[in-house]
Amino acid sequence: MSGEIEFDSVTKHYPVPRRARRQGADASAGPAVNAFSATIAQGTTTVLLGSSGSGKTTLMRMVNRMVEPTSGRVLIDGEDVAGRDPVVLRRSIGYVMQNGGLLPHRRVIDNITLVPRLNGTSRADAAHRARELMGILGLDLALAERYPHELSGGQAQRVGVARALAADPAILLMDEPFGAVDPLVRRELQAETARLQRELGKTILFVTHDVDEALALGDEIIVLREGGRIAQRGTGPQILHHPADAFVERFLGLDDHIRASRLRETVIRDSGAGSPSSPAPAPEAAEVARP
Ligand SMILES: Nc1ncnc2c1ncn2[C@@H]1O[C@H](COP(=O)(O)OP(=O)(O)OP(=O)(O)O)[C@@H](O)[C@H]1O
Repeated sequence: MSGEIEFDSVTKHYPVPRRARRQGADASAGPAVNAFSATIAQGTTTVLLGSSGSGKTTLMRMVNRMVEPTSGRVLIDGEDVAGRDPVVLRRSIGYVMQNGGLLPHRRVIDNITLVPRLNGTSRADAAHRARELMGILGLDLALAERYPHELSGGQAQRVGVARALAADPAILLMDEPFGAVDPLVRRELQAETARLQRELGKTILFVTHDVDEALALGDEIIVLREGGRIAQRGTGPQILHHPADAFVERFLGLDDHIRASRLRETVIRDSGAGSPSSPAPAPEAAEVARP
């Protein structure tokens, strides 16, 4: 698997439970995602940026078949995921959740080695790789024997990332992975994610509603409106300098002129772009826009 993801006009209607309908819910309410199409290039970080309920998680979970589209297709390297065994597919794709998603009754080392072991990797090889990943993610090896509740929020998120990387997937799905940690640790984790991506060249699909995080990480950003409709797609500098409309401008906070010039100056300075119309920056240039 090399890791290109293609969303081909995917739509998702969640069923409205009968009880909710009886209580007045609108059964004809719009879909969670409506005819979304986008190709996510292999080896890049693409951020789905949108407010709560815009369909980000729904889109992400279509990639590993945790959500099935009502219509449309998701293809990985040209192959429709609908034809793949969901369990095998999920084990081949890294997935990092907001709370780390660690198994509470398993030690850190067992959490990280879980998927490689299920895939048939020997205990010794899996443990060796797990320790390597802990090192890469700046986790003290002594933590390997601890249980998740004995970790700080930042450590648990790092373990979550290590676990997602353990089976060496080409694709990493990251769903608001740093939402629950404090701003300082969050920025450290963002910088580490950017570094990892440069070193390992994974295709990362990253969900957030945090504009600064999107600018810090995304080679490309897809700004979503309600119903998973694309408001704008582009690099951070492109979106900052040429917001498509008033919705994008407001969502990014560009109607606040002080914030707008801070964001633009930081992105230009750190990308070395020099002018608003300069071409897209190198991926590392996006590591910059800090609050
Ligand atoms: N299992 C479900 N059953 C019914 N409706 C759902 C389900 N999951 C999501 N939805 C609805 O679909 C819409 C999109 O939800 P989704 O979780 O994809 O949005 P999101 O952008 O990830 O939001 P958040 O940032 O709050 O996580 C919302 O209106 C939500 O209520």
